[in-house]
Amino acid sequence: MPELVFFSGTMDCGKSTLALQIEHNRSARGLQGMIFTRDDRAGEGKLSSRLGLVTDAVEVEDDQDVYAYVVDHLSKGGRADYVIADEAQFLAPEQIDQLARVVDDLGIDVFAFGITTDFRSKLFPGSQRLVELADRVEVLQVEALCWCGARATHNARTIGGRMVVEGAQVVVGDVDQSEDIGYEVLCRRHHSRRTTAASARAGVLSPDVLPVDAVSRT
Ligand SMILES: Nc1ncnc2c1ncn2[C@@H]1O[C@H](COP(=O)(O)OP(=O)(O)O)[C@@H](O)[C@H]1O
Ligand SMILES: Cc1cn([C@H]2C[C@H](O)[C@@H](COP(=O)(O)O)O2)c(=O)[nH]c1=O
Repeated sequence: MPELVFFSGTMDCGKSTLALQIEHNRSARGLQGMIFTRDDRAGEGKLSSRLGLVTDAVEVEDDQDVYAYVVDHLSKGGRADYVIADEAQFLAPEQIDQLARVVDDLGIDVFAFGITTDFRSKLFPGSQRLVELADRVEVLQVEALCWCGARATHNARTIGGRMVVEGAQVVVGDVDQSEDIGYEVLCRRHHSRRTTAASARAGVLSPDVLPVDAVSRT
């Protein structure tokens, strides 16, 4: 049975790498995929991984009907044995419904990749719709880690290394503290305490950054 699968995780946990591996393994066996993306850091019409691999992709525009795009491609004699949609958190809920239609009406597997929550730990609308519709939600196996060593489950937006909680939901960027606006993956405790690696280093006297057993002794 064809499926809509949502591969989800924090930033920097290997989603795009897995998307490229799925593409590689299928195309190596003669299958032809259709790859969608939106606002990849590498630029328009690109699907890129931090491991250095990149491939061309169809850049999804506002209000674009991705179901109609696939049907149009097929009706012109093109092939689409599977569909990959990276940065799926940036797609509109209607576009996720259209991807589900690709599975149900065209019988094509759709593999969607994206972060579930934004820097405020609120669901992206596209990710919410994927959680609602996907046949399976797969959490990536490679754990991104918080600075404290715990599994990172949340995405923080940083300015100069400090976590911020105000701003637009969508700001394309990287987990790179050399940028003015950047991102950092954190465990829930440090996300809720707004303790990034930089603020932990700067605030050694803050109770927020003491180890749990030290806190319990105070
Ligand atoms: N220099 C490196 N050596 C080995 N692995 C790396 C290196 N740089 C990045 N990675 C791996 O790539 C992952 C990020 O992959 P990517 O597909 O770009 O993530 P995502 O799409 O989830 O943001 C990191 O979690 C790490 O496992
Ligand atoms: C948390 C968060 C992230 N973004 C942006 C930043 C990146 O451009 C992408 C995530 O890409 P990745 O391949 O998963 O690293 O999303 C955003 O716009 N808003 C946010 O709150």
